[in-house]
Amino acid sequence: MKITLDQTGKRFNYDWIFRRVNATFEAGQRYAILGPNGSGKSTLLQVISGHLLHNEGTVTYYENNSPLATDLFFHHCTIAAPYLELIEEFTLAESIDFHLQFKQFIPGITPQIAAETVGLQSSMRKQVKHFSSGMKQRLKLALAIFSDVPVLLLDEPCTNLDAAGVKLYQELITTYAKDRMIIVSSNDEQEYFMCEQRMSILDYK
Ligand SMILES: Nc1ncnc2c1ncn2[C@@H]1O[C@H](COP(=O)(O)OP(=O)(O)OP(=O)(O)O)[C@@H](O)[C@H]1O
Repeated sequence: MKITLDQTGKRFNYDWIFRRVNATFEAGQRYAILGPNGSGKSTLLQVISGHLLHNEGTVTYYENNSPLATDLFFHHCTIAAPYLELIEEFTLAESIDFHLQFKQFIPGITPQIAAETVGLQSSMRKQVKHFSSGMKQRLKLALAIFSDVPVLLLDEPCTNLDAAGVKLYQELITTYAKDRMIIVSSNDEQEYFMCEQRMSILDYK
């Protein structure tokens, strides 16, 4: 899987958030999109994911060097982001089952193992609406990181996590995301510790 942006720009109304982004995201590489609050990191990640439409330039996805239709890219990626809500009425078990209707977990990961690994094994029957904010974030990370997809998109992945949660996040990335493309939007080193490639959104104003 490869993603290329060519002269890509996004505006909301009359305000350009970024312009002339030229970037290539390669299989297995880790990238951080950096910048201060409100600079456009999340917006760029959403443009890369196809959730937001860009206003100029192109975003192209390639699978085995052949272009992939934008509406098929979501089969190849998972996203954990503060603006992507969980279904509050579901229990943890139902949330995982629902997710597994669209994505498979990596071999060896069952719903029980996924819950245990992120410390939520005793909450299988609890509704998500009764989860703390940190528990919700652990669930989002589990659904994203355990999915068997080549591209992982993470927006502020340690939001609401305590110190143990941050350590868990780093272990999950190290253990389960080795060979995948990861793009992290962040301004916290603990979140993008694994990214060799770093880009600043401020370079595209
Ligand atoms: N739907 C929208 N309509 C209008 N403006 C928007 C919309 N979404 C985001 N913006 C604006 O785009 C700019 C970039 O926002 P974005 O969330 O991408 O920043 P960020 O770098 O991720 O910030 P943070 O670090 O605070 O999460 C901000 O000025 C924001 O107000």
